[in-house]
Amino acid sequence: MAKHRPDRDSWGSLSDKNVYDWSSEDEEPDGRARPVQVLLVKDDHTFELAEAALSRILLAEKVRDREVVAISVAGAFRKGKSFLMDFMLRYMYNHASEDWLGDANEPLTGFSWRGGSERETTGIQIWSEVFLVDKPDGRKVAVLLMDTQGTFDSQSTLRDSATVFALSTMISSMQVYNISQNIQEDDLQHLQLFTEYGRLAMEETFLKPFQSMIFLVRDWSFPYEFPYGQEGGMKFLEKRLKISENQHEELQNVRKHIHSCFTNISCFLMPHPGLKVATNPHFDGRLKEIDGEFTNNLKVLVPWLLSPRNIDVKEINGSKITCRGLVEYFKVRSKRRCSTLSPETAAVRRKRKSHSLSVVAFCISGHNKSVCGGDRPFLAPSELQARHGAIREEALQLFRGVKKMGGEEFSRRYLQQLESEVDEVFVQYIKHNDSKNIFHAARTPATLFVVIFVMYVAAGITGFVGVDIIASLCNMILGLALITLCTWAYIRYSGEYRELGAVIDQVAGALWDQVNITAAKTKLLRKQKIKFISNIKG
Ligand SMILES: Nc1nc2c(ncn2[C@@H]2O[C@H](COP(=O)(O)OP(=O)(O)OP(=O)(O)O)[C@@H](O)[C@H]2O)c(=O)[nH]1
Ligand SMILES: [Mg+2]
Repeated sequence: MAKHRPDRDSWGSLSDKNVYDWSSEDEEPDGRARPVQVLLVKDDHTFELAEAALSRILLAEKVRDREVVAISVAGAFRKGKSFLMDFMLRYMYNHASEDWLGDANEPLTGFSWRGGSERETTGIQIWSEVFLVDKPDGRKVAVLLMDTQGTFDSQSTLRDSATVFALSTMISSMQVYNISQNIQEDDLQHLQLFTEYGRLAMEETFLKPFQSMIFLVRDWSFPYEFPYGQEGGMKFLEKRLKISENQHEELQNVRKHIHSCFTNISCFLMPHPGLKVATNPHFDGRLKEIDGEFTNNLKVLVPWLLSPRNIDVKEINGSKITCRGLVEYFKVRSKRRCSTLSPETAAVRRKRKSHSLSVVAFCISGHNKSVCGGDRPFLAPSELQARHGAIREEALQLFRGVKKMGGEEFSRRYLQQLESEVDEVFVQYIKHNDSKNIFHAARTPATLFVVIFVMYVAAGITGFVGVDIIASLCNMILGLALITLCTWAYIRYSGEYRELGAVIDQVAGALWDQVNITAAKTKLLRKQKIKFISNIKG
């Protein structure tokens, strides 16, 4: 058992409470290893990184230039995370011996754990002693153990939970996701949400953003379906994370997301530790009170996680990092996390909206600068179409290049929405471009003049041949067209009654188009007629 660790009281927590509050500013009271709070969650739900404490542990001379393995346990509160961590500590201290679990009467000490319904661990704590381990290839690596605040306790907001989970996932090279009894869909959804926030805060990389994710199912009660341990766990996990065609899209997305986030995903099924562990308020962690089945599996689980050949060195963008690197990384991550993390849907929506606006804005500025926006002269419609195509592609490329929220499926839908927004911009620019066409601008008065002229001639001819009714009708239309023309001219001059002006433009435009279509049809018919006659002749 650890030589330097303090004794526990009957609850199994550290008997010296000052130890728990130890921070960098205080001198380490007695040189004994202990949990150190490195991320504090304050009463106003803000976070603070205890930089000095972190530096003191990770920049100690014997470890600072060693590659680091960071192992963290995260998951819902009151599910035995710290309890498990303390067995990991035991293994690290006693791993040389076969019987690392130690004496059956020895209380469990280390990270603070206890029974009861209220949360115990807050923020992120690390063990003050960093262990040096020889990997099978001869490298000596530093192993850091991290305990985290449980998610969804009654005093934390969703943001608090997401911050701690996301941060511990980013910092660690091996994240143990501690789950009770079964892997439920909400466990997967929470993992998706938290890792999504972690992923968004990270630099763009082609590699998967996180390393190892170990689903640890506690109190597994169906060993007859999937046996305890890693093999049963892997089969069970495979079943839970399977993606199939007939699955609902939402279920598929969660699974795809999880697969896309972690380099290694594994699972271990742990039996229930027995009623004394779960319900006896005086239980202090001694092995003799824990069910044999649990300790047997513990003997498999902990070496499986921590044996020198199984531990993964922390990598950032594919490069292994040292304790020194991890301190810097922790600082950067926690600053970003603490200031920007906010899993509320409204914030996500705001982010999407602003992103969408920036893509549309890019499109608009592209048009203004080089196509037909602002004072730029009229552009041939075919040329406008081609230039818009290029700008559209560039703008959408901008979207594709930026990290998106909600996974692939969501991004695809969002892209479609964005495409239609960009196309709307195009329609506006077609109108804007058309308005610069002098002939287009003169379309309404030209149409009205033609109507007036035609009616004048028709009225003259019909009056001359004596069809007075038709002549009067033509005169009436002529008068109406004249009034419309004057009204239109007034509206254009004064800028008043613009709605009426738009109606006049619309009617004149429809008439113009009708005449054009009729003319085009007539032309086509004539062409077909000529072709037909030449075919007959031929
Ligand atoms: N049912 C059950 N109880 C366990 C197990 N392991 C530990 N416990 C008990 O769960 C209680 C809480 O243990 P902790 O280790 O403090 O739990 P935690 O998840 O760290 O809790 P927070 O720090 O509040 O998030 C203690 O009474 C333990 O005895 C387990 O595998 N199953
Ligand atoms: Mg705890």
